[in-house]
Amino acid sequence: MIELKNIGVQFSGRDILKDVSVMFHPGEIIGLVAPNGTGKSTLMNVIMNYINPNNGKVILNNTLEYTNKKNEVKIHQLVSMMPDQSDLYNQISGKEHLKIYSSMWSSNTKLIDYTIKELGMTSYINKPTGTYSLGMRQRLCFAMQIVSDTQVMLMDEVMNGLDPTHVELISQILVKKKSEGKTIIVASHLLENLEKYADRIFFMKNGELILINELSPGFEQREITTVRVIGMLNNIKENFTKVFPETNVKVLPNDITLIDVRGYDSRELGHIVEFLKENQLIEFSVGKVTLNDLYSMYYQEV
Ligand SMILES: Nc1ncnc2c1ncn2[C@@H]1O[C@H](COP(=O)(O)OP(=O)(O)OP(=O)(O)O)[C@@H](O)[C@H]1O
Repeated sequence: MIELKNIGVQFSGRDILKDVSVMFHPGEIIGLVAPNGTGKSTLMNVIMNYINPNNGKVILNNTLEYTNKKNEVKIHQLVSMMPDQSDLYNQISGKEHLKIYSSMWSSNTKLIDYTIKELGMTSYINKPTGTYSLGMRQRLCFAMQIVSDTQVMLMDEVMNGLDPTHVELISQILVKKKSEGKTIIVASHLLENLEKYADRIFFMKNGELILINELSPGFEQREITTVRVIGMLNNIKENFTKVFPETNVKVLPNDITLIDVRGYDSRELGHIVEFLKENQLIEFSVGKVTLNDLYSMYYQEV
């Protein structure tokens, strides 16, 4: 378990993290979402002690803190940050990288071959990394963290440059690692993907972490809460509110209209669908608000 207690970070007098207190537990995937330059990497750097916070502390497993070098070494055996592609050595092979990581963390060496296979890297893993494509390098970086096998794993933009098949593959591995009891913290802009596997997602704004379940109660539950309509013109919206005066409607900047149908039965839902059909609106879905919608609402971006 990892706890952030009253973490504050200021750069040039600006609050990047403001009194952040939060706990991350074993067996959960945490999603961090925010526009560029908000503070996701800063938060991870604080967890790694690469940045000294102006206030607050990081506590691992209730007792360990970054109070001296010896503790830092102990914490870094338990908490790792996914390497960056610029950390790779072009002259040596992917397999050498994996061996180095495995020995640095004294993890089970069987994980090396297992991970190579699992990530489909067999055909190129013995070649120098300088010959790898962007996606191959990214898979290697991910594999390096997987073989280090730490209790807590921090991943900044893990899906960077991956094709859809590998995004799916890595998502599945994340879920598997979670079921082994790992704490995985992922900063990502791939919202549709993140939504599929993250247990808790936080938006960051003005130095604060906001659990999205608090912005949108019921977000993490699987029930019908919303009808999402694409391209609903203003006159139709006005007409809709006349026909359904009790129904809450929210218009997002990205041309999506959200109709709140929490607690509606099938008959009431049917009336709404009927209305949409009569108005030639065919691009709609009945389900729940998406992470993209919430992002759009929260950050007011198109
Ligand atoms: N060492 C530093 N010194 C001064 N300012 C910094 C430093 N590190 C980060 N910042 C600033 O802090 C803010 C947050 O940066 P951070 O890298 O944490 O954002 P991010 O949310 O990870 O962005 P991205 O999505 O682009 O990766 C930015 O405005 C950045 O310029």
